[in-house]
Amino acid sequence: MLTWLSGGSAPVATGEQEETPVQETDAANKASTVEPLLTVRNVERSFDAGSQKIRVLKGINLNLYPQQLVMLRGRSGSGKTTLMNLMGGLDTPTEGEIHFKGRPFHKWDDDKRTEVRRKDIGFIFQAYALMPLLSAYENVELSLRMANVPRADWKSRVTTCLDLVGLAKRMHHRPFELSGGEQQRVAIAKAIAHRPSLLLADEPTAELDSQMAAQVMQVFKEIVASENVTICMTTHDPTIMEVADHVYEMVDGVFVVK
Ligand SMILES: Nc1ncnc2c1ncn2[C@@H]1O[C@H](COP(=O)(O)OP(=O)(O)OP(=O)(O)O)[C@@H](O)[C@H]1O
Repeated sequence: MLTWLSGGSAPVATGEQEETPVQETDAANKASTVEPLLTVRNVERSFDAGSQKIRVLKGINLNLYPQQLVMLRGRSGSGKTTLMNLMGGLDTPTEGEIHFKGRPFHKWDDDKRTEVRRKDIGFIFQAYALMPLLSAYENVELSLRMANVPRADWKSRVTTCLDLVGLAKRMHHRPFELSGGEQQRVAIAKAIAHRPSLLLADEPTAELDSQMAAQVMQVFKEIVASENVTICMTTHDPTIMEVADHVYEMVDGVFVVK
């Protein structure tokens, strides 16, 4: 077991309801002195399914602070991905407010949210998987193109990011020539290349064995420190949760304290 995995358990916290005191933790104490990067206030999300309305999120409150590693856990169907989509500006809530760096995502149209997303949010979602015909280098470079980063900066940034995830020597390999863990590390390099403040990762270790998952979590810990990024990820793996600054437990569209 790697040393970082043997640390104490991360606190499991409820959402920061206005009327409910936040569970005290070192991370929360530190965080209380700085502005949140993202706030979710009384958020609800319902979907129409024929004549029925499915209420998926039922009043979510959460703060993400700079340089935190935050995890969402919950059974399949509890609403984790729905919440991640809202936090990343891919969707808007039915009720409630979401502010990212003070910007009211809940009021903004898709074009405005897309602009922020391209520049300041990174995703490691299934839908944002690697391009199979492009090398690791080209995959990371693509994200800089998309974010309109000046071409002159591409080479050094791509190299830095692949180096950060330990794949500098494999940068010219295409995804099928890399292991699952290596592919996921390329996906991380791609997601952080444009220097986002927030990285959202939906089950980033689900397809990996425990050693590869540990490598990915090691990279996450390093980039939270060195890249000034906040990571919010979903996971079912209790071993991985031990390294979180904060764990939110979701049951049927609300946060609960375990
Ligand atoms: N666009 C949609 N239309 C209708 N129902 C939806 C839609 N998106 C999500 N849902 C429903 O919302 C519920 C929560 O889905 P969600 O994907 O957020 O769960 P999850 O906790 O991420 O699950 P998993 O761990 O399996 O990924 C599910 O019952 C799902 O069917």
